[in-house]
Amino acid sequence: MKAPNYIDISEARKRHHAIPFDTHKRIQGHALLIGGSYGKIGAITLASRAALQTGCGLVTALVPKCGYEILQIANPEVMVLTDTNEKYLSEIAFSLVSNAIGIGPGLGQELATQKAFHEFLINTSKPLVVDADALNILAQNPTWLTLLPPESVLTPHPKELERLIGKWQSQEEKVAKTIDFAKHYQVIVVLKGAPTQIVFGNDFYENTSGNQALATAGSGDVLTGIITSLLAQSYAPIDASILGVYLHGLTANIALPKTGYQSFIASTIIKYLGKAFLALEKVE
Ligand SMILES: NC(=O)C1=CN([C@@H]2O[C@H](COP(=O)(O)OP(=O)(O)OC[C@H]3O[C@@H](n4cnc5c(N)ncnc54)[C@H](OP(=O)(O)O)[C@@H]3O)[C@@H](O)[C@H]2O)[C@@H](O)CC1
Ligand SMILES: Nc1ncnc2c1ncn2[C@@H]1O[C@H](COP(=O)(O)OP(=O)(O)O)[C@@H](O)[C@H]1O
Ligand SMILES: [Mg+2]
Repeated sequence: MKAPNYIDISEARKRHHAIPFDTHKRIQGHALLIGGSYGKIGAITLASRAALQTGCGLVTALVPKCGYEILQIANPEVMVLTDTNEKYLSEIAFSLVSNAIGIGPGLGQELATQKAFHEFLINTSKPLVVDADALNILAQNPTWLTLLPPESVLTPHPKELERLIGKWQSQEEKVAKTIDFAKHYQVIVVLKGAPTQIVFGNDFYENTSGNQALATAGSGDVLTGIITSLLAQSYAPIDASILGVYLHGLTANIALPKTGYQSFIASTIIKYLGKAFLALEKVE
């Protein structure tokens, strides 16, 4: 297996853009997060809050009806669009024009949601961030993978990856199969884990930030929000993936002396994003 390109602070800095003093919220980009279902509105709440705190100017969440009050109360800065269905999304259609879309956290896999996702893919041309149940729906309907816009970012954990590419016998085989998959569908695959690896074309990266504090519910949902926010801020999809994964891990490195492994939760990632950006921007 060829050696990975390690993602460290200098690689992250190369990709990071400063925010111009005369920007405004519309220039900062509008991220749309789609997902949530009854009992899993938390996933999309975390993703949308993470998107805001990663610097995009506007964030909208599209959720089933049961998510409306939860989101408006939990995240007053986030705008909310709702489906007609109470418990899960049955239609993924909207007139809103956003700069980037992340889909999947807490989405569920109801048949109506699957059909809505299919329709949405047919009508979408900009790169997406695809996570969680959106990946599981693709694994159940592999012919839909060809509908993914080129350079979409897929963020599977190991089981979600297995559902997409099948089992592997070794780490080498996992990476080789993922490279074939990513090339075939012209997508970026963020293989979440310890460590997280990123595959794009023949390029293979490995993250160096983060620790086991991240092994907590919702930490992947937060990553979806971070990468979607960076895409909305006009980062190229591969740069959004590399920078997003590095910042996400860095929050755990910075927080650890204060939180320990145990009390670090997904909201802590969001809380420490500011410190992670400051560490990146620090002149040494
Ligand atoms: N607060 C909320 O609203 C939250 C909502 N969430 C939402 O829930 C939905 C389901 O997502 P999910 O990831 O929990 O379930 P699923 O896709 O079935 O995967 C679990 C299977 O994978 C396996 N597995 C192997 N390796 C693994 C690894 N490294 N990391 C994780 N799993 C690993 C594992 O095997 P095990 O080792 O447990 O035997 C098990 O068999 C999704 O929409 C998500 O967004 C969550 O984000 C939580 C917070
Ligand atoms: N032991 C660990 N060390 C470093 N990062 C980890 C560890 N465990 C989990 N993570 C990170 O936490 C995130 C978990 O994502 P995911 O499994 O999708 O969680 P969820 O679906 O609950 O949001 C990934 O970014 C993964 O790399
Ligand atoms: Mg997940």
